[in-house]
Order: sequence, then C-alpha cells, then structure tokens
Amino acid sequence: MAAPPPSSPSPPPAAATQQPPFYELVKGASGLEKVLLRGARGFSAEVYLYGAQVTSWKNDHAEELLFVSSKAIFKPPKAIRGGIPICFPQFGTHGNLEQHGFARNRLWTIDDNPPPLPVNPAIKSFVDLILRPSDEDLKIWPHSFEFRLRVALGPNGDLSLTSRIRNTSTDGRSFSYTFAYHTYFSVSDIRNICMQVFALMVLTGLGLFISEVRVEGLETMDYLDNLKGKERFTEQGDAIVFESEIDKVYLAAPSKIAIIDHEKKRTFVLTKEGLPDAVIASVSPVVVWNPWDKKAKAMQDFGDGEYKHMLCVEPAAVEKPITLKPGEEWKGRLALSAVPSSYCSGQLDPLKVLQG
Ligand SMILES: O=P(O)(O)OC[C@H]1O[C@@H](O)[C@H](O)[C@@H](O)[C@@H]1O
Repeated sequence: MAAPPPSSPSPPPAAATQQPPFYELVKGASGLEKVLLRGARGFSAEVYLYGAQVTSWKNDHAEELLFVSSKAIFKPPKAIRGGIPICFPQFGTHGNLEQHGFARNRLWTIDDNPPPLPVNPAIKSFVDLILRPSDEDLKIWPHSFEFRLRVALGPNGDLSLTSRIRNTSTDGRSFSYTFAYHTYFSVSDIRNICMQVFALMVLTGLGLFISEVRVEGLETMDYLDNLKGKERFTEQGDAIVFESEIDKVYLAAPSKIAIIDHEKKRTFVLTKEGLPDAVIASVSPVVVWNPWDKKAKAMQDFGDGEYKHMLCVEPAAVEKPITLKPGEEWKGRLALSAVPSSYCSGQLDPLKVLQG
C-alpha cells in the first residue's frame, strides 16, 4: 500500500462525537496495566499496555478465542506468550534487531487524542495506544516514529487492530521495517490425529476424512519454509492441516483467510488490509506457526502440551519491507471474527467461508 501524505498537524480528537467510556484501565498480571473492552452481549477483549498486546478476546458465551500460555511471563523484557504480539520494526530474524523487534516488549501509553480515524459509529468500545521510541530504542534503531494502534471491539464481537506508523524524523531520512500481527488462536486440537485413518481410507477408497483444524485460503500458494533455511516451496493439496511443526511464510495470501475448527464448531475469519506484497496490492504474506512437541518443551514460557491448542496465523509484511519517507504514514488493519460453523466432512464450501 502506498503511504498517504501526512495528515493535518493539529487534528480534532477522534472520539469527540462519541460518548465515553470506551474502555476501562485495570491492573493485570504482575501489576501490569491492561485495558478492558466490553461490547454488547458480553463480548470482551483485554489489551496490555506492555507490548500493546491483546491477551484476551471472548465471544458472547464468555469463551476465550485467543491462546495465551499458562506459563506466559508478564514481566519485561520477555514478550507475553500468546494473544496478539505486535512485531515491529522487524519480523522474525529479518534484520539485526532482536527476534520480532522491540514493540512487543515496550510499555505503550494510551493516546486519548489520536488523529482522526474513520470509525464505524456502531463501535462503542475501543482504545488507542501509542509507542514512540525512547533514547535507548533510538540507539538500536535510529529512526523517529509514532506507532498508533487502535484496538476495537465491534457490535458483533469482531476484533479489529488498526496500526498507523508514521515517520516523524526531522533529518530527512526514510526508514524501512517489517511487521506482523502475531495472532495466537485458541483451537480444540491442532493434531491431524487421524492421518493414519485417512491414509487407510484413501487406500481403501472408503471416503474423505477432514481433520479438526484446517486453514483455508493458503492452498496451492508459494511459501518460504523457515524450518528449511527459508527455501521456497509450493503448497500442495487442499486446505492446510497439521501433523508436525510448521513455520512457513506464505507469500501472497488473499485478504481473507479462514481457520476452521471442526471440534469447536467455530470458524475464525481473518481480514487484512494494507499489508503490501511485492507485486499485487491485494495479497500479502501470512506466517503459519506451531512449535509442536519438541520445541514446546524447549520454551520456558510455554506448557509442554499447549501446542495442541494453539495456532499462529500471522498477517505480515516480511519479504517486502515497508518504507516511509519523513512525514509519511502507513496504515494496516487486521479484523478478526469468530463465527459458528457446523460443517461435517465434505460439506464445507471454502468460497462461502472466504467470500460470504
Ligand atoms: O518465540 P518468539 O520470538 O515469540 O517466536 C515464535 C515464532 O514466531 C513465528 O512468527 C516465527 O515464524 C517462528 O520462527 C518463531 O519461532
């Protein structure tokens, strides 16, 4: 997405025409402050100021939709394991900074007077957070920026994260960064435990087995495999199912992706905007990650068996960094919805999920 021209220097407050309160600030784990967003019919979300990290998103049955490890460490400098970490100004190891950059382990502040952002008037619960670099940050990444994140809970329980990153440098220098919404979804059981049954069925021609958790929208796509030295491959077959560790960067994912959880009868729909690709603006990278059993055991802040109940699907800007000239701003948005789904083997129409 091309960076739009800078907005006016003294914008009116975004929330001027709406009635507060839009959020509540409370103490969370280890005394860190978190914002509570409450929507209609019991929908809710929580955002820690530490990392501007969403750590909870619940539906109207008070069911948690995001995964946060029971061993997550809520103490700087460790990033919180789960929810939606923000990877900035570097995704993964694509640069010289610490893995996934520093935004996820900095203390953000609430921005009560953000520049205007078009708001759906039906959204009554949202918060604006801001991160500016400290002197220490400028030593490791010498670029002045303002990163504004709006987290909003929609009337139907949808969660949206809108990022606005502005180059505020006065020395005339551009900067480039990579980025991701490192979203950890809570799923019933990621393991495609019936692979053997499946193989048997294929061999005997008895029918088609569909695993409990599958991702639609990435099939036949090229990806870089982080487990194979970032080598490029093409995904074969239908939807993505899971039977071992996965760490892949799908290079040209469409703007909508679905995660279908058969057991929970739930489909997550991810809609992303503004994350650019090298050639076509409407597609952009999506990272899919699950550490599986061995890596799970090696992680200090992750329970041994927890890999079964999480899946990271991360809309990102990885291969093509985003470049901002002084005064320019980039906007990228992720919207998540969780809809009941009751498909049985063979009845799912992916086009309905992704386009309907
Ligand atoms: O442990 P971290 O720094 O939160 O990273 C977790 C994973 O995040 C994913 O986005 C990366 O693709 C993986 O390579 C990485 O292991």
